[in-house]
Amino acid sequence: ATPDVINILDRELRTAVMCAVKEEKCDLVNLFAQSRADLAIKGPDGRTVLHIAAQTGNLEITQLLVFSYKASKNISNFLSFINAQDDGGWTAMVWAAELGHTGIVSLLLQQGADPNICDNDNNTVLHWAALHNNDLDTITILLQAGINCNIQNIEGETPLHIACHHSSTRLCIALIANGADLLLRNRSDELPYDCIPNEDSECARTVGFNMQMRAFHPRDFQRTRIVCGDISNGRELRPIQALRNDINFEGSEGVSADESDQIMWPDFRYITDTIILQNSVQIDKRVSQMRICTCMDGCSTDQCQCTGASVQCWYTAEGRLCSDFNYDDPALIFECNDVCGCNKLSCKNRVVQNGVRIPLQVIECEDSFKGWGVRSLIPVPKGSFVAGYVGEILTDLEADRRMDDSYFFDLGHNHCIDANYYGNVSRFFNHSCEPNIIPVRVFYEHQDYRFPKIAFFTCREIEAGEEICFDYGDKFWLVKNRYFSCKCLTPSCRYSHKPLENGELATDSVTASNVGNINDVTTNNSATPTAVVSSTLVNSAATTVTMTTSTPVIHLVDQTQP
Ligand SMILES: C[S@@+](CC[C@H](N)C(=O)[O-])C[C@H]1O[C@@H](n2cnc3c(N)ncnc32)[C@H](O)[C@@H]1O
Repeated sequence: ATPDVINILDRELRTAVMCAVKEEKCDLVNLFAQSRADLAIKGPDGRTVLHIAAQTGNLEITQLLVFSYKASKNISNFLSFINAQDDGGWTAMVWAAELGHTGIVSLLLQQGADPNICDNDNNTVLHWAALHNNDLDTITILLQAGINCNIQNIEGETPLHIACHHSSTRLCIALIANGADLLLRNRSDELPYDCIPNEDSECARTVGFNMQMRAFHPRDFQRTRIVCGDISNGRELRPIQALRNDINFEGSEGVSADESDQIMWPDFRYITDTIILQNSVQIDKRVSQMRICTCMDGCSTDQCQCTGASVQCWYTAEGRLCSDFNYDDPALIFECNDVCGCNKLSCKNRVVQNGVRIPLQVIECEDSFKGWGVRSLIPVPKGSFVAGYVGEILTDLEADRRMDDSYFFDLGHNHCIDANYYGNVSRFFNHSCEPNIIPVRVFYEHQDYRFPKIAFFTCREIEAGEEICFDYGDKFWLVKNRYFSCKCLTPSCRYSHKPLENGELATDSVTASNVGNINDVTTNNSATPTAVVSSTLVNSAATTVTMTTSTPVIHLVDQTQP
């Protein structure tokens, strides 16, 4: 059979190989795999053959699938395959762990599966293993693989909370011995100890005893506290938690109650697409002005009108930027749109419009001056879409009237995006002189060149837990360096020198001419005597300076601008 025939879906969206895996017909699975059946296709509930094999618990079939896929694909495709998540965000490993199929969990870990991937409720495989396993085998191999046992789910619960709910003394000991934090609170403000049903139980005595021991080493473990379970209010596919470091907790060693209030959670409205509040901003959305395709082949060939507009299709089958994409001078990307004739599910030219897929977390930076930042919870390969920069589209005239320019992103053509009052997770991306993401201009709802979507893609591989940052550019820092220095702490930091003294600031003038391109830095000609020129979120960091001349409005520099 040709690959097209072998991959045909039945009415329930299953392929033949899915049925063979479900029925545990090893010979048939082998035959299909040899005949190049596509093992990565997602069937009912977003599950692949690997999810199904992990559910059934058939180790032989799981091995067969893993090794056939590995032999036919490169490593990054292979990792996407074993880490694929179904509609609930479950990987094959979660299915195996939940059902106690320890051999399969072990195989997947050996083959590089990521145990820290979170599902749609931010549970890791360890949460599920803790919830369902009476024996410790699966949990032991997960702990040996170095799983992070302090990830909090949407309710703020760690695996240790779950073990305490179940009064499982042995599980509590295993988790505590592997660094489980006894002082993380869930959203009901309960410590794991508070979740133990009976305070006279063996479990309560064990956990209580460990808490007493830890009290002598309060700084042994980095603690975080959930400020918000999901900053997107359910708007993103996965919840995005905001966490506070323990460094500024009230009552922490050397921290007074006043200091503990330093960084406020910002008051902004979470949106997933740019909005327009000004009448003067008019986007040309006429379909007659757009390129539209009618492809039947997944939009991966030169025939596609949309990819043609971008010169070529810049996306791989996995939805990443392809290896010849120029990260220093990114191309404009035209994705297929709603009026295209192609099939949205099989179209390879839709990535940014599918939204944020990578599990992200907003975290208070260790240096409180920087405020909040964003990190990824999983390793992210190069070329992956992370998030778009959304907010209010403003004319530069309106931007000049605004006091806080910390969340501006310049679009050129006298417009910018302000994510201060309305924004998404990307409003928290900090600057780094060694960035791991770059902005790319993408079009899909319209093709009005003045208003591209700004989409951030990884320009190198990102490790789990690494902060996600982009380069704000020279023009931002040329002005901001007068008030604060860069805290990116990278070896090649270009802006870490100290800001000038206040006295010098008072007489120093910042104009469009000494900061270069007027598109990147706009001056406010109304002679405002006082300006707040840094993030108003970071109360301690907001710098009020008295200026004798015009107030600069700084836009984060868009390096993709031609
Ligand atoms: C778009 S916001 C980034 C999110 C911000 N940290 C927050 O808490 O909302 C830009 C502001 O963050 C701070 N910031 C970002 N990167 C920084 C860096 N490398 N060094 C110092 N401050 C930084 C500056 O106050 C800057 O004006």
